[in-house]
Amino acid sequence: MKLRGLYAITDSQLLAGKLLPFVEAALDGGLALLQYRDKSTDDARRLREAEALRGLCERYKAHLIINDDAELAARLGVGLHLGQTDGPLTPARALLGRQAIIGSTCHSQIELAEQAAREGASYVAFGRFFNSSTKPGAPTATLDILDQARARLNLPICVIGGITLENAAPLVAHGADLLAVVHGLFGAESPQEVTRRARAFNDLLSI
Ligand SMILES: Cc1ncc(COP(=O)(O)OP(=O)(O)O)c(N)n1
Ligand SMILES: Cc1ncsc1CCOP(=O)(O)O
Ligand SMILES: [Mg+2]
Repeated sequence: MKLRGLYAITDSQLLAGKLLPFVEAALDGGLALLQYRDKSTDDARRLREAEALRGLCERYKAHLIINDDAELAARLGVGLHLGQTDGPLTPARALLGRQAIIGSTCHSQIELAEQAAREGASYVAFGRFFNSSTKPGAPTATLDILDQARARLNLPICVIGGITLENAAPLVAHGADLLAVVHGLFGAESPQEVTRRARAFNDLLSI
């Protein structure tokens, strides 16, 4: 499976009261991956929302990824994204199976990416590249990590952190396959604008 395209990530505050219409608008514009990212402990709501998102993703032939929570990903039979403090990759791979998409946060460290590759990651994620209102304290990354990753790894490269239509082109030029975006996509005023932005992100990737 070739992982390349727009990778939309949900945010519970930004999408409060409009999660499904805004996600559907993004899917309409074209998503490779959708990540359900909800840092709350409301397990019942998380299950309900993730199930609804799985249904939408099936309709639009996109892959759903659950942030942080391997058990929820296993329960739904979908993918998983793990950060460096979210538990080890090897048991998650054993739990979810060989076909599951599992991503790993590697900040700006090629050693973390090489370890993730050895442990069976499906993609490696670097960032943040720009100021992010969603996660302002995330460690920073610069374009040279993408050059290193291209030279040393044979895995899809995901970039994240403050990405917008205005600043994404250099990331693509340096080898990014997946543009992971929260605010630059879902910060739009209307579902129509979300769809327009999603299409424009995909245009950037199809050069
Ligand atoms: C695609 C993608 N890349 C990086 C992250 C960040 O993961 P993590 O460092 O575990 O931080 P949280 O998102 O859990 O706050 C991500 N979620 N997705
Ligand atoms: C989860 C995460 N990890 C690093 S930056 C970030 C937030 C991405 O959101 P935005 O696209 O709004 O900066
Ligand atoms: Mg995490």
